[in-house]
Amino acid sequence: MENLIDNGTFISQVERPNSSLPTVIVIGGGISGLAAARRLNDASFKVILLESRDRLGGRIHTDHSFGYPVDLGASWLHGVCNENPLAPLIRGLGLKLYRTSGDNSVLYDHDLESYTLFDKEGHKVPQQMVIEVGDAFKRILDETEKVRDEHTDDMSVLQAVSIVLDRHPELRQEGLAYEVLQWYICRMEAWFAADADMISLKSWDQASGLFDFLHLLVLLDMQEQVLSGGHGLMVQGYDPIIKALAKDIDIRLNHRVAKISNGPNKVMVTVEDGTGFIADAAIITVPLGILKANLIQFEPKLPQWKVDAISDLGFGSENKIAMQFDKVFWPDVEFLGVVAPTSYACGYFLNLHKATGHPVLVYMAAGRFAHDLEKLSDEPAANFVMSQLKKMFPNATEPVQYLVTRWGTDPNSLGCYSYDLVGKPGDSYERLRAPLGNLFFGGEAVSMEDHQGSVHGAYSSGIMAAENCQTHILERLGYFDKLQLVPSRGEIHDAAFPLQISRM
Ligand SMILES: Cc1cc2nc3c(=O)[nH]c(=O)nc-3n(C[C@H](O)[C@H](O)[C@H](O)COP(=O)(O)OP(=O)(O)OC[C@H]3O[C@@H](n4cnc5c(N)ncnc54)[C@H](O)[C@@H]3O)c2cc1C
Repeated sequence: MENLIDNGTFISQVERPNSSLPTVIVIGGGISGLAAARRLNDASFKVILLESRDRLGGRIHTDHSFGYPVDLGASWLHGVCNENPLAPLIRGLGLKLYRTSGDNSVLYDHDLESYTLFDKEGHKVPQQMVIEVGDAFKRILDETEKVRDEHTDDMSVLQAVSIVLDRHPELRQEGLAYEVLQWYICRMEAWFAADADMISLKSWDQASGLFDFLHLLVLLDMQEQVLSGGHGLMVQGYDPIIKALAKDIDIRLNHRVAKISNGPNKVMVTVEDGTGFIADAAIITVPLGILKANLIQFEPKLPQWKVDAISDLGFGSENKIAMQFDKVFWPDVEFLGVVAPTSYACGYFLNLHKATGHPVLVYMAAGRFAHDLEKLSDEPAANFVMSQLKKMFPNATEPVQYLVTRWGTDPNSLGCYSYDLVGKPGDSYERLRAPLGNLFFGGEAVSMEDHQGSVHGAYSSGIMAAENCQTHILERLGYFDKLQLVPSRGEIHDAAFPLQISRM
């Protein structure tokens, strides 16, 4: 440790890893940062991971206060197949998945027969209507593709839907069926964590769109581009993966990064209390919300193209209210939904009892509604959810305990996941992902083409950033002449891993 003056700012202490090995600072202890740190650590780099919270996992947060695991952030694995980059880890740890749907489309991440919809008066919506409106919704989305082809200017998905309904009055729904259509739109909005009037028609199903809702839904014949295997809930929560990745990494919790100075040969990262860390390179995996809010100062300033990339993407909100009851009073289905005249007013509950055997319902809200829900304190939020539940089940008992998330205002996330804003260039993710000197960018918002917004996408982006960083450092420091490299592709538990980098 030493003291120094950095550009006029007093840095209280500087930690310079005492290492002859290449050194990397990873910023953010979510799945992306942990994947990057793990990869570099296993490749014999000296790694320090700085995390602002007092826990690891970021938007993966498995809570145990009910006495068993409940995921308050991510809970599904999308793409239950061997090609999923998380598959080796899940298999290696022996984690159980409860498959909610074998369908690869996002709309049907739960099989239709596994959920039950109610109207606001608590009457069950006939299942036949749910299926018919679902089919109509698919056709509407198909038709929006034609609208896009006809227009050079971008528009919102909602505008495109309204054009389609003008052209095809037979797809319009009336009365209760209209409310079911709104429910489908509500479910779709959850995938972008944003309302349909905010989502770009141009980009939403393009290669750089968030988890490719329409790739999955409409372009089902192009399934080779997306992971197959449907969707599964992580029965023990995502937490064991976080713990496994974090093993033996030098992790500093409660270290909120305030400044990153990118020098020609070194990077200096300064945390809130003034402590500085110096390394050969840094990998930044903080959520897009943090970058958007300029909570980290960059020295030199980020170039305009990077600033534009950050502002060209939206960062939406989704919140969960998990409720533990003393006994189950709801039907044995996976999903319980309330339909309404607007998607804003629709709602749904995940029945965790089905997957885990525990009497827990998780209410989920996305987009503007999620923002509005965050304005309520815990008790009114829980009361609101209970009022929804009581519409369906007038005899619902009060919860024993509940947990309320506020991902949108949490200073460590400031949102949930990213989406393409209307009218912005479609290459925002690529620009966001591009390295800057000794800085590398991972994280959910800069993940591989078709996996934004997912845990496995964030994991892949961390691995990618680590690989790019590794190559950069080794080339810059001339280590390629001195080191024997084993090819770096491969999963953590594959035979090819860990990388063997040995000095000659
Ligand atoms: C409610 C919700 C439900 C979701 N559901 C699913 C799902 O079912 N399936 C799925 O695949 N995906 C889901 N996701 C998305 C998934 O959780 C994310 O894509 C993924 O976890 C992001 O990982 P990450 O490492 O990129 O970011 P994060 O997990 O956000 O990690 C970034 C880390 O950076 C830290 N940090 C922030 N600022 C600083 C700073 N200044 N200094 C140091 N550290 C800092 C944060 O505390 C955080 O730990 C969901 C997300 C949410 C919020």
